[in-house]
Amino acid sequence: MVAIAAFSSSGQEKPAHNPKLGLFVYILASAAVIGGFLFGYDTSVVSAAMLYMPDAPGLKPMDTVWQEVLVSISPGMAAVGSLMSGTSSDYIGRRKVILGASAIFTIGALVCAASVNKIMLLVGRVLLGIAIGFASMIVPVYLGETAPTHVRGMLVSAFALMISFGQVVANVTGGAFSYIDPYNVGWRLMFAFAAVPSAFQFVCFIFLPETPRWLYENGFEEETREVLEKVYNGDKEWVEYEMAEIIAFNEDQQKENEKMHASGPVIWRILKTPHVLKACFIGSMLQAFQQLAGINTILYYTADIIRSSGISNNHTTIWISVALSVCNFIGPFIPMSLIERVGRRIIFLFSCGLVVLSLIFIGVAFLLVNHDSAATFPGNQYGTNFNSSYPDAKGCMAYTNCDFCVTTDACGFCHDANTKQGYCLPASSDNPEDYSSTGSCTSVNGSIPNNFQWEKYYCDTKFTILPIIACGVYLLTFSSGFTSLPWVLNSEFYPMWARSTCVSISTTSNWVFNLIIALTYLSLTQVIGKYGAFWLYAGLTIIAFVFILFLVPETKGYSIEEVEMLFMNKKQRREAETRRRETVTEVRSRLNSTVSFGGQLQVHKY
Ligand SMILES: O[C@H]1[C@H](O)[C@@H](O)[C@H](O)[C@@H](O)[C@H]1O
Repeated sequence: MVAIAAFSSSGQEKPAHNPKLGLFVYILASAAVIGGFLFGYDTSVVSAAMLYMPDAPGLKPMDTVWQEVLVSISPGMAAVGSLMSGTSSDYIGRRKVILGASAIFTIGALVCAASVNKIMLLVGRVLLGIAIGFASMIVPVYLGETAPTHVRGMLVSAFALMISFGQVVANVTGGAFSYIDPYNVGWRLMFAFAAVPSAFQFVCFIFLPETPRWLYENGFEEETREVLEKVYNGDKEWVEYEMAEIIAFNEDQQKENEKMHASGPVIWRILKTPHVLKACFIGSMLQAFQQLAGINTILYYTADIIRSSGISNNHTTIWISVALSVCNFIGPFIPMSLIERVGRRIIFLFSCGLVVLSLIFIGVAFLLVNHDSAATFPGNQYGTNFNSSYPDAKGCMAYTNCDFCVTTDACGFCHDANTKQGYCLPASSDNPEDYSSTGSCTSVNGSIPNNFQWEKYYCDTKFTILPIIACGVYLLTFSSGFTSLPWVLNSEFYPMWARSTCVSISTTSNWVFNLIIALTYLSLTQVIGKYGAFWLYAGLTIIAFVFILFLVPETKGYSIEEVEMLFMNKKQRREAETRRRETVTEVRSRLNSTVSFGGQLQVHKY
């Protein structure tokens, strides 16, 4: 970990008091974090909608490939959206990208809600994905560039809190709308609901300003000052200080560009600037580690985990999901309230350590379920009504217990209602939830003969409820730091010229790893078991802990212009400080400024 003495780019003393914030900052931040809400809502609501869409008129038949495409297309497009939004936010500004995102969110929600066939639904999900990608990249940048230093971490944490809130609300609306003719109307209402906050955000951002940093960088000096006046609630000392920081930093960057003969794409410059490259690598790894800790397997597969504890009613499943997502929502209040007092690193390390423990706990819970689940009969006892030439029959028969059996999509467990032991049989292709395709649980005139019982998802064990409890604990620990810190740190790590590109790279890393984990989870559980999958995530999170411990600097208290220095080595830092000092002198003389009241730099317009 590196630590540097506090200094400022402008060489000017920071005002000793914290600025008193006015309503404006809170309105601005509240409007911006709606982007987090929409991110959380639109990634989650599809799980509840998916319980009904496959049987909805107009969308039938919807096979599993269609279902998987409709679910994963949005995270996939989010990766594309976040990559695209970096460059565009440099050209057109941060505010316009937020406006674009909220417009696309609104259109996407309405297209999904009005879908008359699968293609239209797919188009709607693509639009939502692009908007999610835009929002996930731009909102932290917008807040990072606009928020006063002493509340910056808190406001970006509020973005993460709103992601979790969006996920809770998606579950609640999913539950509520599932009572209103769910196959015809309910699932449409679930999508349509999100059009309201997105339209509201659009209207707000018609009136809200661009970030002061982007304005100055693009030659709008007067407007920069106006925005700072509003953000700092007219506190002259702070406005002048921030203005001087922005000017000096900007000048310093220009000098540096000239020295490096910097031209061409920003990405090229990032590759040639070691400390920025290092920051971008660390930022992207933090986002990757967040996903490698398995958060979205728990969130996306909540319904499966609940079902595997024997709950088969859709409504009950949705309401238990609500309870779990509330655990995910409580945690982010911790970083939000403590981040400016105890700093980023402690919260991050604390949460990361607890996540390792809870992942181990989930693994243990699944292992206990596995060991306590009934054994299967040996292959030679499968009886004469079993035909091993049926598709998947041999594969299912190879499983040694109920848990391994029901974890595989193609198989189910068939047992005598009075004894625990049973057969692992291939599920019927027409009616997988009720019958096997061959063997003792085949349908005979619409029922299963001889007191046999068919379980597609569930094994009766002493520990069946334990994974649900373990998931609740995991969500609490994850959301008390891991949810927020990658977003907060990425909004702070980079200098202005590289910020949007680096944030867009790190956000894309988040989405790409999100997809990798989501798409590999089921196969992973089949190869190493559910417990193996969670222990693997625990192992990766231990690596994350060490990574944070040694490579992530504390950014609390530094202005956004100062943070990049934390990634420099001593020599680079000394050079940068000297250069900045020279710049300050130049800026001062050019601005014809003098140190006036209270040692404060007066900046005149030029
Ligand atoms: O920070 C968020 C949050 O933790 C969400 O719950 C999760 O779905 C996202 O993937 C993650 O980036």
